[in-house]
Amino acid sequence: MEVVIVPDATAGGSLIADALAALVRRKPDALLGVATGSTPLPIYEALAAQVASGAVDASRVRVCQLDEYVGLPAGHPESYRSVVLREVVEPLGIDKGSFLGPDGSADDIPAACTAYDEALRAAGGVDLQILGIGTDGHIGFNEPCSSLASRTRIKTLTRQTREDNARFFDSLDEVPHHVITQGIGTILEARHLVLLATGAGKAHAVAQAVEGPVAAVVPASALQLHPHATVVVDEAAASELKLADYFRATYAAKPEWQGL
Ligand SMILES: N[C@@H]1[C@@H](O)[C@H](O)[C@@H](COP(=O)(O)O)O[C@@H]1O
Repeated sequence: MEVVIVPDATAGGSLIADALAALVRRKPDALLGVATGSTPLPIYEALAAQVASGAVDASRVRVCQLDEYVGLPAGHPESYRSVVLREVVEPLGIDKGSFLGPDGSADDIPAACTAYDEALRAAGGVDLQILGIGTDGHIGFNEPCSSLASRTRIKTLTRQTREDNARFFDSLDEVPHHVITQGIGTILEARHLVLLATGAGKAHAVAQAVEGPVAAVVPASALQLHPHATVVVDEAAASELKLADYFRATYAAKPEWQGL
C-alpha cells in the first residue's frame, strides 16, 4: 500500500485526476469506479477541468457506481445514480449508455445485486476504483464487520453513517436504512484502488485502515490485501499516522515514471 500525504483536498484531487487522465490516455475506454460523498468532488472537478481544456478526452470512458440507496424513487436527486450522473458523467462528457450502477429500486434486490456483479465482470472489470472512507472505516457502504470476501449485496446502515449522510437530505428520517454496495471482495477485484481521505474527522479511520490489523471491523483495512492500493490523505487526515514521516520520505524519493 502506498500512502501519499498532500497539503490539502485540492492537491489530493489534482494528484488523483492526473492519475485518471494518464489511465484514460493509455486506455480510452477505461472503466472507472467512482465513489460519492463530498471527499472525491475535487477529483471530479480537476478531471473535468482537464477535459474542458482538451488535455484529455473522456468521451469513451465508462463509469460504474460503488453503491446505491435502496428504495429512493427513480430520479431522486440524492440517489447515487443521480449524484454520479450530475457530478461525474455530465461534466466529463461521458455517454450515459456507458454508465453502470445497481438498481436500488428493483423489486428483487438480491437479483439486482447479482446482476451488478455480473455486469462488472462482463465489462472487463474496474480499471481504477476511487474510494472514500466513512468515519467508521467503511468503504462503499460496507459497514464494520462486513465480510472481507463479500460480493455486491444489501446492507443496513449504521446510525453513525445515516447521521453522517443526513446533510444530503431534509432530515435524518429521510436517509434510507438499506443500501446496495459492491462487496469488499468485489472492490478488491479492481486493478487499482485509490482512496482519498481529507479532514481531521477521518484521521482515526485512516490510521486504523492503514496501520491497524486487517479486520472486518475496519472494512477499509482490506486495502492492505490489494497489490495496488494508493491512499491519498491531507495533513489533517494523516494526523494519527505513526509512519507519516516514512510515507513522506518515500513519496519524495519516488521516481516520477512510477506514477501513482
Ligand atoms: N457510500 C459513501 C462512501 O462511498 C463514502 O466514502 C462515504 C464518505 O463520504 P464523505 O466523503 O462525504 O465523507 O460516504 C458514503 O457512505
